[in-house]
Amino acid sequence: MGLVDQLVNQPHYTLVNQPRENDILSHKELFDSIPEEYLSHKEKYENAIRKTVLYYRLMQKYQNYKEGSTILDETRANYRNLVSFAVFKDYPPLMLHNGMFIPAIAGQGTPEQQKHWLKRAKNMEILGTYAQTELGHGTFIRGLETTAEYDPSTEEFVLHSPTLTSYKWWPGGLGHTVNYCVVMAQLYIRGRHHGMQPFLVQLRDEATHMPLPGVKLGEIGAKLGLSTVNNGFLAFEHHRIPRDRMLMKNAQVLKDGTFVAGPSSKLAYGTMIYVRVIIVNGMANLMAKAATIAVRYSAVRRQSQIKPSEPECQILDYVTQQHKLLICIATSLAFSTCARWLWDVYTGVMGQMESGNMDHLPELHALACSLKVVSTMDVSGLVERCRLACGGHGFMHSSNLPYTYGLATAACTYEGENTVLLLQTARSLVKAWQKGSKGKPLSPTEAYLMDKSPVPKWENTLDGIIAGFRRVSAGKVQDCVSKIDKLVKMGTSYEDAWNQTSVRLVAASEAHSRAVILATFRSEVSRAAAALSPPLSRVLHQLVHLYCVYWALERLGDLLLYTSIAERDVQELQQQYEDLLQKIRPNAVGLVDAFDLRDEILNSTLGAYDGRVYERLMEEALKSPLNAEPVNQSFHQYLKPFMHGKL
Ligand SMILES: CCCCCCCC/C=C\CCCC(=O)SCCNC(=O)CCNC(=O)[C@H](O)C(C)(C)COP(=O)(O)OP(=O)(O)OC[C@H]1O[C@@H](n2cnc3c(N)ncnc32)[C@H](O)[C@@H]1OP(=O)(O)O
Ligand SMILES: Cc1cc2nc3c(=O)[nH]c(=O)nc-3n(C[C@H](O)[C@H](O)[C@H](O)COP(=O)(O)OP(=O)(O)OC[C@H]3O[C@@H](n4cnc5c(N)ncnc54)[C@H](O)[C@@H]3O)c2cc1C
Repeated sequence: MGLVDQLVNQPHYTLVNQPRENDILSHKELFDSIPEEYLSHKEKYENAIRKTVLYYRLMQKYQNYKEGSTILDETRANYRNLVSFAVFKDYPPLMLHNGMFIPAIAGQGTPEQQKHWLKRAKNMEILGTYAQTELGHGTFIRGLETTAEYDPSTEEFVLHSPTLTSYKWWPGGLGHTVNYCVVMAQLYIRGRHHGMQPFLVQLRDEATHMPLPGVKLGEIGAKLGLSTVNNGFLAFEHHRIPRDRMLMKNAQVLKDGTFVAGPSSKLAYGTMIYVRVIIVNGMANLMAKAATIAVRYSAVRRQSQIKPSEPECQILDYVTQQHKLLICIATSLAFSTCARWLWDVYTGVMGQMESGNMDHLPELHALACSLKVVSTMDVSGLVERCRLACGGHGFMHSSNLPYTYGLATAACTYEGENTVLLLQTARSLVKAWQKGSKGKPLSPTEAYLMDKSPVPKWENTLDGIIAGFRRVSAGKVQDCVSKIDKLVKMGTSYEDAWNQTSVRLVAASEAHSRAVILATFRSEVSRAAAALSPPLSRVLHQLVHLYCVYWALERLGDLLLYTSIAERDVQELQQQYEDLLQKIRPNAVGLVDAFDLRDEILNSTLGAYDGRVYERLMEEALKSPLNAEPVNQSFHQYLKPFMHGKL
């Protein structure tokens, strides 16, 4: 969904909070009578499954979400994720079914495998997840221990978990929900290793749901968030599956055990790229949700006086509050814009790869890693900032900000831990630097690294700031390359030199990501704004401006090191920033209303459209099971004897 849609006219919703007939959210049975935070771990899961079943049936009804619909349709996936916020404060147990199981079959299966399995999966006749991480290895997937040994005599693979550390650990829905999964395992044929490959494995009996012989399953236990996702563990004891259960779009194993390698061993990592790409949009949604809650609350909440003679003001009138929150609105727009752009890059590269051209895969991988990292890192920080900006009430689960933080911070770890992914992008930047230094052409998003022109005079404009960030990134990459070269010349191995430079590499990678995000946000908004009314276009440009100036001020140290910015420029930037806060303030509530997130989706006492914050807080407090009786039995059992000295 494009920026314009995001702001003014989303086809899926009527404008904020006008319930519709025949709307999925009109089904009251989807909602909880007791807020889920009061349920036990087991009750939470069972309740989530009850709602899941209803929810997916309704999605099929309202969206024709069935065979024929494509899971890789970004708009549809976005809609599903947003509506699911209304039903599940945490994510649903089948999140991985749509998020990774189906994409893995679509991306890794042959046309025949897709025809058979995608049909069953999309109709939800089978339920699946994606099992890659093990107890002992998450990041270093070449170190995975689960084996799949081909037996040509029976034309089967034998799946085995040789150690405790080889247990699959984490997959969403694996505990008690799914009956199939895509398992990533090390392929062996006649003792020879052929890398990590994807296998479609049945785990449970389709009728009884009992684990199949040779399959050990369970749930991994309580977590910081995502409590209803049912993350699980899995081990195999020489479990046999037919040959046609290896997903063979890329590498293949023939009946006689001949291994046919795919065009690149990295194609087995393709599902991860897909998820990293869609996470960016997911983060924009979480940011929109938190910003809407915090901005609306800040318009309702009055606390203290700016001048002694005046009534208590809306806390949104404090410039410090605007500083905390307006960047959140801009950030959501920045990431939804970059997500849209990245999606187009992704589909373009996938299209090229279908016709055998893999040239742009490394650039896509580097971009997906860096945008996944910066979106999850910034949004988790800013969601927490929204929570703090709501004072004490933000600490309540009923605000929905703690849950939202859990969803955001989980994404800093899953689908590639953030530091590790920044180092992947750094690897690409260092290679680009080395390539560029030899006069070879670079990919479009890295070409600026080779700008050898003298450092220009600093300009406090959008172009100036973006150019400044590129200078910072190029300067940091150059520093890294110099340090690595120096260490290697002193006799250090390249790998040790890399490790010794890795703090700088991570910083260079982040600087590059920021340069890409700022430039993309700026150019995509300029493109979209041409079709908008002048007032809307003006507000959008103010948000882009705010975003760029905010990050320039956040990264002043870097700009001072690598550009010609001077003290006077910094003072002017600070003034620009404060002026922008003042200009955007009157539109703050209108801007979050334009995210068009209905009350059910916000699921928050603080963020509802009608502003009845205090009434909702009291209504929710009264739902606490402790308020069901005036005296709790523990008084008689413990407190009374204690106070009377009898205990
Ligand atoms: C907000 C809601 C949105 C919706 C969410 C949807 C639902 C899903 C939600 C949650 C589910 C979470 C599920 C998971 O977490 S699944 C498990 C994910 N696991 C990981 O991501 C593991 C991370 N590790 C890796 O990716 C890799 O192991 C590695 C860190 C990249 C290292 O791999 P390896 O050691 O093999 O590679 P090298 O470092 O040696 O690099 C070799 C070359 O390969 C290139 N490379 C690496 N990865 C890829 C790739 N994916 N595609 C293309 N190329 C890749 C790398 O750049 C090197 O290239 P070079 O040319 O330099 O040699
Ligand atoms: C909520 C959640 C849901 C998940 N869902 C799934 C799922 O559905 N399916 C699935 O297969 N997996 C899933 N995972 C697992 C997830 O993908 C891994 O946790 C993730 O890839 C990180 O791996 P790890 O836990 O082994 O961390 P580690 O790699 O052990 O990281 C620990 C620390 O070591 C550092 N580190 C590790 N390697 C390097 C390196 N090379 N260089 C520098 N530093 C390094 C990291 O930066 C980090 O600070 C999920 C995880 C979470 C939290």
